[in-house]
Formats: sequence, structure tokens, C-alpha cells
Amino acid sequence: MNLKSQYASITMTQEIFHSSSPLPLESGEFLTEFDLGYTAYGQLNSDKSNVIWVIHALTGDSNAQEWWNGLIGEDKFFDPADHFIICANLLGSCYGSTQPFSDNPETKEPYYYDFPQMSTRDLAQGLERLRIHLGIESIHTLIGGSLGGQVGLEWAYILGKKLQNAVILASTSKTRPWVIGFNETQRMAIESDCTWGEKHEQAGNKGLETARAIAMLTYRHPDDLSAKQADPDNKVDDYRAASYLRYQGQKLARRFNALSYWTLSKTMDSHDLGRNRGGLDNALGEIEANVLAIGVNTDLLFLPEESQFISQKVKKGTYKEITSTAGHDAFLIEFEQLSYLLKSFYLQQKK
Ligand SMILES: CC(=O)SCCNC(=O)CCNC(=O)[C@H](O)C(C)(C)COP(=O)(O)OP(=O)(O)OC[C@H]1O[C@@H](n2cnc3c(N)ncnc32)[C@H](O)[C@@H]1OP(=O)(O)O
Ligand SMILES: N[C@@H](CCO)C(=O)O
Repeated sequence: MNLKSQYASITMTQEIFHSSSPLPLESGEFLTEFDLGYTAYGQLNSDKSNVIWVIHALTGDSNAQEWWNGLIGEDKFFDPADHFIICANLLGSCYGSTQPFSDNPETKEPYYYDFPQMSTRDLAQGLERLRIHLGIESIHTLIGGSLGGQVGLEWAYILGKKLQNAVILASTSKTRPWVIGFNETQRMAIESDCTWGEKHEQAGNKGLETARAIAMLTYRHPDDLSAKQADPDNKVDDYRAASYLRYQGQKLARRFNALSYWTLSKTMDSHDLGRNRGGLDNALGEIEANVLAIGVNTDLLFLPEESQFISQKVKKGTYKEITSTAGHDAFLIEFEQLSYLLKSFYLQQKK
């Protein structure tokens, strides 16, 4: 399907790729067949050397130009006039790809709670299938933040020399117990919703609101809330921070579902680039691409040290840092710094 983007001159395509061959999963299970919804902007050049592959974070979708509008678009750092920019909705997510409400080909009923558990490696294998289907032999740059960075690292490992540059933002090579703990509290919130277990898309919705509110505290820095959600001194109730978190919970529950959230949070927990590869040092050391690992100085979820570690262990690594009061989500917000860091990274490659 060809669509007009908000920039009349940009070609934007939205398609669904269907894979009819089974995808083996790390758990030992299979996805018998699967769909990946994807969005592409711009055109492949004649030698197919202008591919920028974006991987979204936990609740993102494939329309990267919309949620990364400060980085992708006309006259932005990644301009579809020059690049073929593609982003696929990750497996398990509810924006066009196979997810818990998709039909299980074996039962002809939605998977619901029987949706198989997938690791970041499995999600990367799904993207690899799409790359092969599109006939893309090499990727100029893979870029993703948070969960998108985790999947990006896994894919960078798989791609080997087919990938030139990987930009991994606010992410990690192995999920820390602290993060798994936060994800578990969010799943506990979902489980405590009395509709969890029912077979419809609203199941667990109130629990999802709470889960998002908990998650927001890991995406923001305490100082950010102090600055933006401060109350007058005479207050004894109805604090701004409280209504902010409630609002954020409701906002997500309107556009996402608890089953996809559950699945993807488990996927985040599973992330360990070094599993069955002789550990992290070995696995990172086998990545062939130039890697730019970007940390955020106020990130409490994926610490800047985790990005530094990635840059130190890969063959060709660079570390840069975003300075922001925003916390973890700065990678979705601080476009000016991001554009500057990307520019200096590419200039460094030319030297
Ligand atoms: C179909 C789709 O939308 S999917 C793709 C979009 N999403 C993604 O890709 C996921 C990644 N994006 C994100 O996580 C977020 O959009 C971010 C991090 C980029 C920005 O987060 P935001 O929620 O926009 O910013 P912020 O934390 O400042 O909150 C602002 C919102 O809180 C509201 N708010 C602020 N303070 C309060 C308060 N005290 N009480 C109630 N509401 C409040 C604001 O009015 C604003 O509401 P709005 O979103 O309806 O305009
Ligand atoms: N704010 C991000 C998650 C943190 O990376 C999202 O909602 O996708």
C-alpha cells in the first residue's frame, strides 16, 4: 500500500510481510507462521546501500517517522530523500505483527494466553526473515533504543558483515535483575486485574494502567518529576505526580493491550547477548559492525555504564552520552543531541 506521508514528497509504504515457514524459538517452541507489519520511507538506491533500519522500543510501532519525527523526515538527520528507512513492528506487539490476539494456525483461534514466549534473539530472527524477503543484502545502519537496542544488538550479531553500523541507544547487552524486578512488578499489577485471564482485548486493561505508571517511574528521572510535577507548598492531596502517572497509564491502555505488554516485558527480561555464545565478552567481540552505544546520563533503567560496556567490548565501538533531565526516555526526546552525536559518529567512520 502506498501512502502519502505528511511530507508530500516522501514515499511511505505500509505492508505486511507473511512468513509461511516456521520460526524456531529459543524456548524450543515454534511460531508456525507469522506476520510482520512494516513501514518504509524513501527509495532503495541502485546498489541498495542506503538502508537505515529502525527498531522501536517497548510500546512503539512501525511508523518511526511519527514517533522519531525529530530524527526522521524531510531535512532531518535521516531524510527519506537520501535513505530507505524501514521499521517493522516487533513480534508480540499489537501494531500489525503476530501477537497474542492473532489466530494460532493450529487451533484457528487466537493464541491469547498460549502465545509462545519469545526472546530478543527470536525477534531479531523475525526481522532477519523480512530482510531476506526484501532482498536487502546489506544494512547501512541499524538503530534502536531500549528494547529496540536489545533486539538491534542481537540482530547485529546475526548480521555479521552485512551490517555496517549499529546505533544502540539507552540499552544493554544483558538485562539486569533490577530491570527484571521492575518488569515483574508490572506483570503482577496486570495479574491483579480481575479481568486478566479473560479472552478479549480489554482483559487486564486496568492492570496495564498500573503497569505503565510503574514503568514511567523508570523512564523518567526523579529530578524531572520534581521540575515538571511540583505542587504548591500548601497541598495535602491531589498531587500532580499522581495525576501524571494515572494519566500516563490511561493513555497507554487506550492504545495497547495487556497481553502484548506482558509478552514484550518477558522478551525484555530474556535478553542476554552472551547466552550460549560463551558469554557477553565473546558475543560482543564477534559483532562486525561499527557500534555507537549512546547512554543517557540520567537513565535509571539501562545505566550509562551498560552502554559504555557495549562500546568497550565490541571490535569497533564508540560511546557517547546524551545529557538530559528526562531520564531513560531521553532517546525519544533529545533530537538535537542525537543528530549531533550521529553526525560525529559518521564523520569518525570517514576518517
Ligand atoms: C499508535 C502510537 O501512538 S504508537 C507510537 C508512539 N509511542 C511510541 O513510540 C513509544 C515511545 N514514545 C513515548 O514513550 C512517549 O511518547 C515519549 C517518551 C516520547 C513522550 O512522552 P509524553 O507522554 O508525550 O511526555 P510527558 O511525559 O512529558 O507527558 C506529557 C503528557 O502528560 C500530560 N500531563 C503532564 N502532567 C500531567 C499531570 N500532572 N496530570 C495529568 N496529565 C499530565 C500532558 O498533558 C501530556 O499529555 P498528552 O500526551 O495527552 O499531550
Ligand atoms: N517509552 C518507551 C519505553 C522505554 O523505552 C515506550 O513506551 O516504548
